[in-house]
Amino acid sequence: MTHKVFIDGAAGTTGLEIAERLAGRSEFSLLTLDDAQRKDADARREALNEADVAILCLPDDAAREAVEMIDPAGGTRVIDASSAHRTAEGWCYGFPELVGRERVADARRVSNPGCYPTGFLALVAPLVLEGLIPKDWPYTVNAVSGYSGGGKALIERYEISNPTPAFRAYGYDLAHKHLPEMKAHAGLDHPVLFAPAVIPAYRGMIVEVPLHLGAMEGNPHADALRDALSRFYEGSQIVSVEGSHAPSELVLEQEEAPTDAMQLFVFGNEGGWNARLVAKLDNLGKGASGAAVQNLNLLCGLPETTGLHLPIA
Ligand SMILES: NC(=O)C1=CN([C@@H]2O[C@H](COP(=O)(O)OP(=O)(O)OC[C@H]3O[C@@H](n4cnc5c(N)ncnc54)[C@H](OP(=O)(O)O)[C@@H]3O)[C@@H](O)[C@H]2O)C=CC1
Ligand SMILES: CC(=O)N[C@@H](CCC(=O)OP(=O)(O)O)C(=O)O
Repeated sequence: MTHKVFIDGAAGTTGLEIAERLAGRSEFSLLTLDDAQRKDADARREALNEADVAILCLPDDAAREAVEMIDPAGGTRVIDASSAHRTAEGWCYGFPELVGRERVADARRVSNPGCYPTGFLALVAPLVLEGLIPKDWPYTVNAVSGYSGGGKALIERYEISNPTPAFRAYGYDLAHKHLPEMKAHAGLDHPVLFAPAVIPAYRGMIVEVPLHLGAMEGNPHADALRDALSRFYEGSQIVSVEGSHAPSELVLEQEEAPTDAMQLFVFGNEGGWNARLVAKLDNLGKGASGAAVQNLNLLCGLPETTGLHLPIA
């Protein structure tokens, strides 16, 4: 069976990488609009309703508008890469490892997680769920992203405008759009304190959650947290939990190859007081396009890793 897929926003950063992952896959036929039609409401409506699966790679407002164009009684299922529906009722949060692969496979409306929340939730959600770290803790998230995370506008700033920032910290309004999904899907009582930044590399991200374990009730041990994450992601070809040996550094290369894999680390200090939980991923891989293709595979009853960029086992 061939599944008809329409990528709304196909000319953007996330859309192009999804199309690249789907190229050559005979299970799918892509519905496309040419440059003159790709923002034409009638042409989009027709393609959205003809598709078996529509993947929205649009700004939030345009994504909401696209959903409204789809006849709810029709057969089109939706994967939304924007942040418009990540905590919305009636939408499945498209993080199969956390919500369950069957739930994604059965959903008609799937909201792809944000790139930073993917790293944060992968680390924290299973540990909160198992009661190893508290849900009422004031969590902090420090993160750096490649500039493609900001889409075409930020890519232009880094590749065309001058001068290029050597380091760009932002989010100083403490109201980043990712806060609601981090709180909701980790099951936390409080919003996290989020400090994001951008580096002058195209792709890749490191998301870090520093923990004062010694101040937590029961003083959980870093080894116990790592073991719990290893059990949680056992068998995953996408998410891996690395061993206890601390490397002297974690590096994002200037020209990282695309990857849909995500590595998790738990580093603890000698006395067991402090730990650093770290996720390394590709903002355009598991952080966006790779996750969309993983969800698409599940919606279509296919193995979740087909077409993904993963390390050779
Ligand atoms: N980049 C990333 O790492 C991640 C992005 N996302 C999310 O995915 C979505 C897409 O992001 P990204 O690909 O980076 O963004 P881009 O800015 O690179 O691409 C967005 C695309 O949408 C098109 N577009 C805008 N408005 C309309 C409209 N009304 N009708 C049709 N097309 C429209 C744009 O057209 P034009 O080319 O003319 O500007 C552009 O091609 C966003 O919601 C983003 O937040 C999520 C996770 C990570
Ligand atoms: C570097 C950069 O600017 N990153 C974006 C988030 C990218 C992302 O995950 O976007 P969505 O939540 O829309 O899916 C930001 O901080 O707004």
